[in-house]
Amino acid sequence: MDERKYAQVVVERPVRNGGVFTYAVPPALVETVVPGVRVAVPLGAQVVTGFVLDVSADCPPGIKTREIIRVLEGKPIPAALLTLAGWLSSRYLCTLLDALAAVSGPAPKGGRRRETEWLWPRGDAGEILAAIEELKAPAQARALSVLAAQPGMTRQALMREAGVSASVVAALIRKGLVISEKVSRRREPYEDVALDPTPPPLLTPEQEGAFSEIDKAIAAGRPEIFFLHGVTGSGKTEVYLRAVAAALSAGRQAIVLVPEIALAHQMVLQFKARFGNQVAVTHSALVPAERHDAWERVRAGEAGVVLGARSAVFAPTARLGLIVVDEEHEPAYKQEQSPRYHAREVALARARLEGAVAVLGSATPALESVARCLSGRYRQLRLSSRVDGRPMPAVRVVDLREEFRAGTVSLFSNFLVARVREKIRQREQVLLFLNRKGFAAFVLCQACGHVIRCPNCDIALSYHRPDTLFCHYCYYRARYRPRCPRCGDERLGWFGAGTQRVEEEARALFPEARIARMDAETTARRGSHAALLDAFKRGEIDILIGTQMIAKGLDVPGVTLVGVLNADTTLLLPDFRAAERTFQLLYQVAGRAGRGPLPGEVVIQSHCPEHYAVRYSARQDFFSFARRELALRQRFGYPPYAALVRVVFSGETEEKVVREATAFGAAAREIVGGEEVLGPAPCPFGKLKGFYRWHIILKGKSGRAVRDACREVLTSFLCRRGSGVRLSVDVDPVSIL
Ligand SMILES: Nc1ncnc2c1ncn2[C@@H]1O[C@H](COP(=O)(O)OP(=O)(O)OP(=O)(O)O)[C@@H](O)[C@H]1O
Ligand SMILES: [Zn+2]
Ligand SMILES: [Zn+2]
Repeated sequence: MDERKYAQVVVERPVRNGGVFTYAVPPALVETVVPGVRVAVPLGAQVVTGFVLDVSADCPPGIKTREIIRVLEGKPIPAALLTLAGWLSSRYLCTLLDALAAVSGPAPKGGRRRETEWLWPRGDAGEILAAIEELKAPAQARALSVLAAQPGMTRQALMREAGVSASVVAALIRKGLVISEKVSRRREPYEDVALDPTPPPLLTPEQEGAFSEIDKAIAAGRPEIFFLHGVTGSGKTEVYLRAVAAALSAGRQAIVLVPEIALAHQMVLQFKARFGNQVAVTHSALVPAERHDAWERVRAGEAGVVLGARSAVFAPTARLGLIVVDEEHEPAYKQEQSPRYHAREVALARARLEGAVAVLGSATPALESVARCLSGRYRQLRLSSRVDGRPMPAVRVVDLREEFRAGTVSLFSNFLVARVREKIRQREQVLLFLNRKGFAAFVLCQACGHVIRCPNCDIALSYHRPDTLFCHYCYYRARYRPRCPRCGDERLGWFGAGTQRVEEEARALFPEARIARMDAETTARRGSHAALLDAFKRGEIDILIGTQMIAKGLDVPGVTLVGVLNADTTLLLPDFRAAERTFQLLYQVAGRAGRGPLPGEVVIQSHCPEHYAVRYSARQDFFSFARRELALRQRFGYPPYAALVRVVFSGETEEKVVREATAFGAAAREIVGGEEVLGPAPCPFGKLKGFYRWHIILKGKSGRAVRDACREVLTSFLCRRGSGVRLSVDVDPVSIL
């Protein structure tokens, strides 16, 4: 009898049939070849690596098997995550290999542990000043004075800020005026934050009610899904903290997901203060080797809590008891490369596989989640009021059409200017929000707020030179005329402004205020987002101007006024979620006001004040918004009443891209029965990095139906060789750009 073992191996090489082969396990490797390990195997004339999926005594009949060569370094992928990879590949139509790569976590040798160099000026302030004066070379003097103002810069930062070459810095070090310090950043970035183990606050009755339900499920080991729907400032974080503590005391581990770890500064501090070194933060600043270390702490059970962005959902916890998904509606949970998974969906699949409790939280739930609450799949827990009975902010909408007619050219309406002045006089803080997720090619009438939409899809039409308007979903086309079809104004078309212009205008309007701007540029240059936030929280800044970065999560009690300069840009995105995104943003940003003892107020400037997304966000009325939006989704056949798969074709020659997309569309129309095929149409970002992009949208009644249909088309359709056209598949796309 053949005692040999055989392993199913997915090879790391794109192979047509999915790339799973059977290999014999040589006797010497019987102990180490287990499911989830990486191995080297022969393939044709080459040696390739792969993952072992399964080991058994079954030898496939009639096939001559070759032997596994060796087992590679690294811990095997845990069984639960292997199963999850299988789920990922069928749910997101990606290769098993891509799915395995996602769940396998950082490779042990993925780059060296970081060593960063810091530079310090030598001596006290007087000595440094004297040295600057004595230096003959102006470039050296400039570099030293820049460093004196910001000690601890890296060499690159200093060169950039002072505008000097590497030799200038080297000369300063040689002269002993600058000290170079190598810092090994093996440590976790949050390791040395001052831990202030404040005792947990007494829960409010609503928090208590929500927590006790979660607590019961954890104690009973009952894998329920909870949806914590709490208004802004209602204390959702405290409920997560208690739930995590409950999981830990039940001897289980917890994963807490946030949309972007860099924007979750305040939350990280709270978790560190409560759980100390039991928390592993998977920060985007970590190099792979550091992430690997964090993963090992989790695997070994040293870290009971993992806090991180979407990829933390694959943390190798051995005893998972709880997964929390904060701000579950955030599009950042969607991975935009293969596997194009949504971390919320993965979290739910994983919780189900491992018998863990899931808690999803938001003040503005995704419409998909609303539908699941209604169907009973999620158990809803409500926090309907703010902590300490603080009132929700009062919101006033300013009609920009009237300002336009009155000839206002400023980004600030007269009303907003007056409110900001008043707050500055009272020494309160102001947040100014610029909704920049704009899309240049939209068409809006500045006089009446009219937007031209596709009659089939209800999507804002895009303008294309010289005189075309078209729909990015179904490719409906119409002639563009500068004359507004509603009010007859001749100036149809409008383009947004940047944060810099807002800052300039604000400085001119409010000269006595201390103003700071927070966007990608300023947070890259002046150190960190966190430092700016801390300064704002300490009251060192009167007016903070920012984009989407400041809209969420911010908890600064001194803010009593939030001004939204342009409510509408997200409304004009060619996306069926445009209204939802706008509502969420406005509601969330309004929620930053009045989180302290003083009540908050909000001013929203809009060209379409009668739009339901603007109106309901101004009333902070989520349920009315959801009802209205769900009705529209049902009418036009969008999620949660239908499922979408988007297939993008890209290549350097537009003609070929269109040809392949058209051929795919034809194949899809033949194969799919009840499903709808939209397009091909140009993607809203029709050209990215020199690649032309067109897409086709498959629409179906259920996710399974549309995925099956797409899978079938994909097995019969291959882009022509030599066409140079790439095809990528996005199941449940969150953005159609
Ligand atoms: N039980 C409590 N007693 C006193 N203060 C509390 C309590 N729970 C939470 N807080 C405080 O209330 C504020 C708001 O809480 P938190 O930031 O968790 O709100 P949230 O529901 O997450 O809001 P958002 O959705 O706007 O981010 C925080 O400053 C928090 O420390
Ligand atoms: Zn008009
Ligand atoms: Zn259309």
